[in-house]
Amino acid sequence: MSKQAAGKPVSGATPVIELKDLHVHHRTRSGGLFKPSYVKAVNGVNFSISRGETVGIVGESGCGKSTLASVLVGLQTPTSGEVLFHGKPAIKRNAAMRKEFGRSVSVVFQDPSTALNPRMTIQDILLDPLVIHGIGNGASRLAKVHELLALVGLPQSAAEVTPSQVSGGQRQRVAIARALALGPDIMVADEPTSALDVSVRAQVLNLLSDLKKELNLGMVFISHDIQTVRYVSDRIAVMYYGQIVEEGSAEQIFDNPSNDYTKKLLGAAPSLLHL
Ligand SMILES: Nc1ncnc2c1ncn2[C@@H]1O[C@H](COP(=O)(O)OP(=O)(O)OP(=O)(O)O)[C@@H](O)[C@H]1O
Repeated sequence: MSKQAAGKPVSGATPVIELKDLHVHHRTRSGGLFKPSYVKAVNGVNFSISRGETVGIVGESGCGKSTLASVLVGLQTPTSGEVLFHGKPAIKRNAAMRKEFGRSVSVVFQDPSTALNPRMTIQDILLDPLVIHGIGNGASRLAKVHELLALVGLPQSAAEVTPSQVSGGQRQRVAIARALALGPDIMVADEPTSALDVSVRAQVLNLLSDLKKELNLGMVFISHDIQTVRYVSDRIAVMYYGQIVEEGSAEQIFDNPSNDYTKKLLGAAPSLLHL
């Protein structure tokens, strides 16, 4: 893959989401009432994601990856900068755009144990987004649940049980199925394998990789582990103290890194998936 200019999509199509000169400052507790202090969690980031590509965001703890992810999925309003959704300004979106944004952009969090309601059956968890978005009716929704379970490699019998009755890897598959329920254009996966047992990490990564190809999904894959990021990503953005310090194809980042921090991450990288 050829070298990418920062923030440019692989395909050349209008990105689903584009961030321009994005800043997110969190207020900290250390500042007083009259002299507030802020941490610049995201500090001038340009980024884009299109259908069909996987962009990995890598950097050590505290560099701003999750804050960036929160903006991408609409959970965090930036301090300044632009968020474009299919080329249109999206920060102050109206109700129709909010609904379409919610359908188009989905998220998978690190820990499926906290991300899934423990009192609901897996069937109800997967029905939930369909009901909220008013998609289909009773029979077609149930058919969709069965389709989603098959898509993520879960047995149909999983529908009847609660998340605590399946394994950690299977729980993350449920979270992925829920994230696919509305047919998103983009899935943001924030450390999706970090909370899982080492033995199932590769399976979940392979699933994400297969789904991306099968559904032509755009995926933002966030991890502190550059080897894990390489495993699934076409393009990699390296984050350091709130900024993207290097971005390029996975090959370029691994074979010819130009930034000292990228080199340090590569030098410190453990073997693939810590296996
Ligand atoms: N709600 C918040 N209020 C105050 N500071 C915050 C808040 N959220 C994040 N931060 C700070 O912003 C910086 C970036 O945090 P963020 O969670 O985005 O980084 P990260 O790379 O995802 O790290 P980790 O992998 O540990 O979650 C950190 O210094 C963090 O302490």
